[in-house]
Amino acid sequence: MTAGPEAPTPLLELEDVVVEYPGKGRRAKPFRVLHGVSLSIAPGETLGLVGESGSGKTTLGRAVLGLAPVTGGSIRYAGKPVSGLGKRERRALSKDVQVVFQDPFTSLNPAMTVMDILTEPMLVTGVARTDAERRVQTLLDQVYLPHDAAQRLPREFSGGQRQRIAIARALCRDPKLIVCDEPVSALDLSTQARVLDLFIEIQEATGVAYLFVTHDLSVVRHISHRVAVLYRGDIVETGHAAQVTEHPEHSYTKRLLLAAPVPDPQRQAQRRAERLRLARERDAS
Ligand SMILES: Nc1ncnc2c1ncn2[C@@H]1O[C@H](COP(=O)(O)OP(=O)(O)OP(=O)(O)O)[C@@H](O)[C@H]1O
Repeated sequence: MTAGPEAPTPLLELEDVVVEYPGKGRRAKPFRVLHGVSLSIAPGETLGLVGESGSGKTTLGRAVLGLAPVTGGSIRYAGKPVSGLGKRERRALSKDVQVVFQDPFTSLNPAMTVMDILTEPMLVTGVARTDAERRVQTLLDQVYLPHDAAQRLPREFSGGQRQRIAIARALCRDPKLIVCDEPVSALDLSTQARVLDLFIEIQEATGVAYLFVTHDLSVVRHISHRVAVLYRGDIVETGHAAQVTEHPEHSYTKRLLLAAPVPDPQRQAQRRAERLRLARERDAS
């Protein structure tokens, strides 16, 4: 029998990752936020990470970015543990993995023009100014902003437009993975849909992968290939987006889905009754 094709190396793999924040006070125990999280993301894939407030979603995204205190387990990027990378590999990683934050009103430096915001990450890595400025035009096209946006300040743009600028900034170093931390939560519904479509279009054009953190199940269904459900620092369910959002297996995922509001009042009442039933079952067990 001939061997089948080997599974491609995941772009990102987390294995039993533990994150603990130091406790307050000298004798305080550390506060464990992630209890041993394992997940992987393939090149060009979107993994939606859902969970209620406080479940540790942002912390997980920060751990991937090297910004949270990982005290156990391992994070591998393109097959290599990030903790053992040399200086040059670390620099390559910081180019490959970018971030888009939730709040487009605070994530952009208000004193910098869009041109400066978008050229700065290129200039610090030695790209010539003329090349960087030319690239800005392409980036603005990519996120559907006019070229004259380059000379303006962030305050002159709407929330949706600012998030487009933040996306362009994340793209300017040709990343392989973008950690998107609730990037549409601060936007109104129609703007949300347009920005989500932009994320999808960019992925189709560039092959970038997303770790897409959100508490909103309709958002996660729209954008993700696979979904991981985080509950109190543990992944309780992972699967294809349609499978997890339509036929959830874990009782927490079921409760999360039932908590999402629906427009029909009758269905909303049914969901409330079902939620109560699940909560009683959980309390009884
Ligand atoms: N720097 C920190 N120091 C101490 N505790 C922290 C720190 N950052 C987060 N936490 C705690 O870790 C837990 C998880 O927070 P996190 O922000 O990761 O959750 P989340 O799922 O993203 O929530 P939300 O959806 O509300 O943003 C919370 O109890 C939070 O108070």
